[in-house]
Amino acid sequence: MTTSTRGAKTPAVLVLEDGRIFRGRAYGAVGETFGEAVFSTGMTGYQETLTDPSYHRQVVVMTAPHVGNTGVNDEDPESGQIWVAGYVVRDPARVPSNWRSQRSLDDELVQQGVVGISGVDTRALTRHLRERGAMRVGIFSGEAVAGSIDEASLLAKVQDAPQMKGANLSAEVATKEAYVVPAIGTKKFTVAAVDLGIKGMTPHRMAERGIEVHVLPATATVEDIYAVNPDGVFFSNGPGDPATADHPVSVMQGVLERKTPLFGICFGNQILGRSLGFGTFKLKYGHRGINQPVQDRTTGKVEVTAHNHGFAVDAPLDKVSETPYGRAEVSHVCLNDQVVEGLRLLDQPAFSVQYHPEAAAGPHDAAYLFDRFVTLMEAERA
Ligand SMILES: NC(=O)CC[C@H](N)C(=O)O
Repeated sequence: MTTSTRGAKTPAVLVLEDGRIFRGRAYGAVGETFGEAVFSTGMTGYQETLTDPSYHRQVVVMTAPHVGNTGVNDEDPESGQIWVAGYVVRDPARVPSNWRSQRSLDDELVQQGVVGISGVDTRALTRHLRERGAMRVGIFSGEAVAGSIDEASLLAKVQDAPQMKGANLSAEVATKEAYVVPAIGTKKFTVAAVDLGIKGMTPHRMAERGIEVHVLPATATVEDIYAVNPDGVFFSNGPGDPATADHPVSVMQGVLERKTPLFGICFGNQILGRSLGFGTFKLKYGHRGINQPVQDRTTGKVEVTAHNHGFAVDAPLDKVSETPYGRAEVSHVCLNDQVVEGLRLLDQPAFSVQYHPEAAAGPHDAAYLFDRFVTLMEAERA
């Protein structure tokens, strides 16, 4: 149950699974919530972050100290709802100010029942997560935590919450029904896009390039994909642990067998990794934000990119690998920590990136990847 907090200085408490506690004030809805505590370094784009389905079951800590300044509008969401399980900010805007603003972020969180906390030393919290790693967290607000709190019982609830490792979540966020995003201008190609938690900007970036996108549910089969007669197949971003994504892996293998041009983003990159026989693993605290440096090893160029991933592919950086679908190599790498940020096959038209060329929010340096997908489809047609 959640109720509004506005105007009131409703107390709130954030409890990490290792016992560390931060006190603050309720922000958004009042109540309790649980998830994996992760931090995002984006200084703008909070609407896109909140509505990214890949954040399902995660409590997002904003490192930017001022959140909510530009309010909320109906144009920027990446999906039909806020997906984060909870929201942690330092200093929320008292008065949103932007020509596009339609209402305050506080109101939006209340309206969607999203429990948050403000007044938290988010720098200390982020440093803690960097040192100890992403972990489960609970936010508790309202009268229950107004006076002296029973820390042990709150901690027990946090430790009872489900872990992100082993979580299979795509079906909880993906569309149940297939739908079509029409090409903008002349239609050149048809793409079947498997929705594992797709962001709205992704089909839009394809539509801008003359692609008609058939977005299919996460449960789509190889037959469903080929029923739309696609020139290319796309696998989207999405929440959860890629080690659980056995169905999309077997479907992608069916696509690789047919050598159809293939592109994957984020979860889609991890699924390509698994389809090729590589493992995936959980990063200590992940990459989330819109300022991450990645090198495209095929050109040597460095791009500043948007990230949201807690897992990564375990593939060798320094050699070409033999896979059941021909030779594969790591095409992109994160310059902060050498994590695999992209894969490509050398003997058939398939590639993927771990980060977000759709750039919502974020810099547009990686937009060329959608053009590469188009080039692969053009080559196949020629
Ligand atoms: N944005 C995504 O697709 C995230 C993929 C996966 N859930 C991860 O955290 O790594």
